[in-house]
Amino acid sequence: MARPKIALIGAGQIGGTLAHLAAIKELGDVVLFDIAEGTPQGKALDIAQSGPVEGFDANLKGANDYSDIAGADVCIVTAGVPRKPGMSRDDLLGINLKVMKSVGEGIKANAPDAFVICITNPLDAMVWALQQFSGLPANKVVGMAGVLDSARFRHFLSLEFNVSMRDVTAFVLGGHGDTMVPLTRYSTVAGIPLPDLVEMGWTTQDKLDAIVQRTRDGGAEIVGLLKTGSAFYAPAASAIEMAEAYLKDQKRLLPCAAHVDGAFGLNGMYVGVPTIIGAGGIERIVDIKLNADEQAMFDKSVDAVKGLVAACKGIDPSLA
Ligand SMILES: NC(=O)C1=CN([C@@H]2O[C@H](COP(=O)(O)OP(=O)(O)OC[C@H]3O[C@@H](n4cnc5c(N)ncnc54)[C@H](O)[C@@H]3O)[C@@H](O)[C@H]2O)C=CC1
Ligand SMILES: O=C([O-])CC(=O)C(=O)O
Repeated sequence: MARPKIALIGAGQIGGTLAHLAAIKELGDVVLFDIAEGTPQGKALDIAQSGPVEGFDANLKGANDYSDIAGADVCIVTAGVPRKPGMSRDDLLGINLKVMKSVGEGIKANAPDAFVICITNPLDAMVWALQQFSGLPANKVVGMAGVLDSARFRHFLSLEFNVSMRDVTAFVLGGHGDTMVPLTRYSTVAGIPLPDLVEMGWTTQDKLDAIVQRTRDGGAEIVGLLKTGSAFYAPAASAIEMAEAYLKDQKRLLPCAAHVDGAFGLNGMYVGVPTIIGAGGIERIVDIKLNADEQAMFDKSVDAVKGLVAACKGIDPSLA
């Protein structure tokens, strides 16, 4: 059986890391696409030359023409611009919306059957626009954010409790911005919910609140340290987890920016919710019960995403 084809649209920091991970995990053959000439070709060649050392079987190709992504099984989109210190993700909306238009048209013409994972920021609005521009079914177009935000939450919690990250589960829902919703009640250490751990005296509510805030600020913390761009290792690992769930029909339950129509009382919009990813793409949205506080935070985040979508429609009338 032929190997799956993975097209990476954008061969920058995340794109290159995605290519490396996809090859090492032998998820398939990789095409790195970018408008910058030489960058995707150089990264593809460099990673291919690590193959004999790593011992993986995967072909890697760099491309500047969309015809090279033809028939891709998975497209992961990082094309666009990252933020710099002092900027919010939302400041990228105008410039990255134009990029989503050309990427959406390229995917529509060349890889209409692909499972598409958008990473470009501001995430929830960009994945919505990408679905509109590409015209692909909504269950096949999804945004990566919740896996990353939950991984950050898990990392900070493992430091606080001094336990393995493997024993920490976490759920961060809502939009991928300052209003994201880390759900402490649905986050656990070895199955024990965080509020119970506070009651048990293993941590304090103040410390937990600080970890929640650090999670919300997780992207900005790294932007502040790197100064020239944003996080790329953990974002790439997170998107690879989603791609693998699709390619191997794993039925993983992962928080993703999915098209929600009915669940959570929402009426056809993209936002971070728990999903099941398998061979059918987004196979299910898991409509968990939120308490009044959680619902209020979720509603605020939904409103923020709606504002960004309205701004997209204002910029590009074809979206209205
Ligand atoms: N959803 C999430 O959780 C995260 C999202 N991001 C976002 O991901 C995006 C990419 O980040 P990086 O890889 O660090 O940026 P980067 O600047 O290293 O790479 C972006 C690449 O896109 C290319 N590009 C620009 N316009 C293009 C077009 N029209 N077609 C094809 N390629 C094009 C550029 O040449 C560049 O190589 C940014 O918008 C960033 O904010 C970053 C981290 C996490
Ligand atoms: O913070 C940024 O600009 C990049 C991003 O979305 C993240 O790392 O969560």
